[in-house]
Amino acid sequence: MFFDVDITLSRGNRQINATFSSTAGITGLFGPSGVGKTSILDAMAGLIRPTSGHITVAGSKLFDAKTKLNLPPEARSCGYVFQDIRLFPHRNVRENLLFGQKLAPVDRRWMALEEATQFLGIAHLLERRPRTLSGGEAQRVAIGRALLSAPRFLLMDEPLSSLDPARREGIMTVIERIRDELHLPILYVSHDRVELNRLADQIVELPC
Ligand SMILES: Nc1ncnc2c1ncn2[C@@H]1O[C@H](COP(=O)(O)OP(=O)(O)OP(=O)(O)O)[C@@H](O)[C@H]1O
Repeated sequence: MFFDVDITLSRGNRQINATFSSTAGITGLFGPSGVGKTSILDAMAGLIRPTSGHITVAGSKLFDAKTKLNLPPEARSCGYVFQDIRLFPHRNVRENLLFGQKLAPVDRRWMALEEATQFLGIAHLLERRPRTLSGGEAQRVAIGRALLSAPRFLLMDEPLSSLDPARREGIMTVIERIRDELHLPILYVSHDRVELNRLADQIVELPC
């Protein structure tokens, strides 16, 4: 089992429940705006503490309310790709990528900078600042930063939403290659059913 999740979250005056288990390479989290998709990813990453339940990824418990286990984000080995990309604007592409790598202890790293840049087709961008990149290029760099942090799984929050259709296709292919060649389990959030039908091997529909 890659993901085994049963949690309740409190956000403002809203309560959000998520219960799912999945062995799929890409697990899609689907639901309308405001249903709690980002909050669930934040809880998986350790940025929000659920009020109850458990989170297990690939057999490792990350959170368990009963035993008061709550691993901090840096101990969860998860790579997070955000909807709004969030590269450091004052650092060039190489420095943004190396920031990801520095998050990982040396003995746990499984991808070198050169491998990541080749895999993502961004080797020619290393000296550029984020503001000079297209949306698709910037999202590739953000994915590279996540891969270099030596994750055991990836969280992707609407990674195509800021891209035009032509760039979307390129990033979808990258995501499929991460699943098929790197064998990293991905929890992938979208409110677009067509996108999820293409990418996800299992779709979890969140109740409104
Ligand atoms: N920091 C916060 N304080 C209070 N309420 C919050 C906070 N963050 C999110 N919420 C509320 O929690 C609910 C879930 O928000 P969340 O961003 O997880 O939804 P979402 O499904 O990802 O939405 P979208 O598709 O629009 O990104 C919403 O009602 C939102 O207003």
